[in-house]
Amino acid sequence: MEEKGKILIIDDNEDVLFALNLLLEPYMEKVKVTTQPARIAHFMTTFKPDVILLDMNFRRDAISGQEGFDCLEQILQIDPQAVVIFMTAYADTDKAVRAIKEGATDFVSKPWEKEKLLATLSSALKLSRSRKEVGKLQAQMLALKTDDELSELIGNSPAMQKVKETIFKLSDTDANILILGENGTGKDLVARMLKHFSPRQEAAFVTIDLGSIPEQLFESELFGYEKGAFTDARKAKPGRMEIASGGTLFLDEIGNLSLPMQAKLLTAIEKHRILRLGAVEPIEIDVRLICATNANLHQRVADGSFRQDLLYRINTIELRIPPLRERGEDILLLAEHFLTGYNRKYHKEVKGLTREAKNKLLKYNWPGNVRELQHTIERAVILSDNTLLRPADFPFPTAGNEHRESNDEELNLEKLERKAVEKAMRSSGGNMTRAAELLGITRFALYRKIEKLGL
Ligand SMILES: Nc1ncnc2c1ncn2[C@@H]1O[C@H](COP(=O)(O)OP(=O)(O)OP(=O)(O)O)[C@@H](O)[C@H]1O
Repeated sequence: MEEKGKILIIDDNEDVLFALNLLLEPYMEKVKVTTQPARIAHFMTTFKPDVILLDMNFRRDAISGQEGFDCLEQILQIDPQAVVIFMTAYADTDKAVRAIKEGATDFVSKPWEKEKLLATLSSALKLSRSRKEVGKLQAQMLALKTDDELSELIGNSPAMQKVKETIFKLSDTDANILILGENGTGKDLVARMLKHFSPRQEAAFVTIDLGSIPEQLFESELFGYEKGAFTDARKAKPGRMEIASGGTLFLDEIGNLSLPMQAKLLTAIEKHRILRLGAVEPIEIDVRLICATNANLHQRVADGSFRQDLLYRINTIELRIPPLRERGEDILLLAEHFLTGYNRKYHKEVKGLTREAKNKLLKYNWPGNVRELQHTIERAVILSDNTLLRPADFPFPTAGNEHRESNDEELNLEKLERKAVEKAMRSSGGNMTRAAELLGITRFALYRKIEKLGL
């Protein structure tokens, strides 16, 4: 067995404890056993097990498993990251599912098969090690965040744990990374974290938001220009790729690159060289690329609007940031995080949210993701005069009327688009950034739509 670690076994049957101890001792760093659920807190704090094997039924003939679930709750209260494997003599899928839902990692049935039990323990030990590393990383992130105002990446949902684990795994590589996710999911924040925990930590971090600059300027922004390259080029200017050399270049909204620009970017990446507009001599560059997009680039490759060879160059690793609506309780963690920040900023003392308000946040589907949640909390903190935020402080449509379909179904695309843009502009009080978020498009794309629709 590759992984060794400390195992705590909790079972009311001393024969079982004896047999398991005998079986596991040769493979583990240390094994401790107890028949007393009351001793759990003691073992958790003094022995600090890596994995806990927990019997589901304590009293003889008991089959509800309730005592086991109570112990599980107690363990997770002491250490939310604890890795617990449930054991039961009654192989019961429903209870296995409930155990996993309530935070257990895995499930073995008694009598156990030696090889299967060892394999389960080995994976559990690996998981425990990776959770500890993520915990360490979070602590590092927290400790380091003050030096360049790197915000903390909030979220404990399995999806966000995975994102954090990947950031950690990538911390000593130079691989090109493609961050995928809807608008406002935290792609920019993740890109900064990747840079912060990379070998290029001390070097430049240069960003270009291809969603907010007009397409005609992409080339001069990326590659720079020489004096006289075009009418307004009164003096030479280096491009962002050149400035980022030795460090990291973050290309946000890469899906906005036109095919000719994709070809130029690909050449620069492959040859490690760029040519300023109007220049004859190429310049050597060494950049690590982090790209982000809310577009489905694989689909775009399939329909011919994104080059497959460029995609392969930029997506050595793909990191998917889940939409906020798929992160469950993270919504409340983030809400509290923003609440603390805005209380401080606006000298307010809002203590929290009512249960109804929390439910409203949990039910809403957050088309603008974390950014929308952040603005929602900011507005509520500014406007609220109560100690707790209430549902009325969050005036967005609740599920139900949000998806309501109109009877006079309108199918003309342009009319639908016009209606959506007009509605977003009204709801945002004319704030372009907010309207673009509501529509799930970039500000630049919104400008183009307004122009196209003659609004
Ligand atoms: N997990 C998180 N924890 C704390 N803050 C977050 C988290 N995710 C996003 N934020 C905050 O939400 C806001 C929007 O995030 P960010 O700009 O990184 O999203 P994005 O996906 O890059 O958006 P866009 O697609 O519009 O460029 C930022 O203020 C960011 O700091």
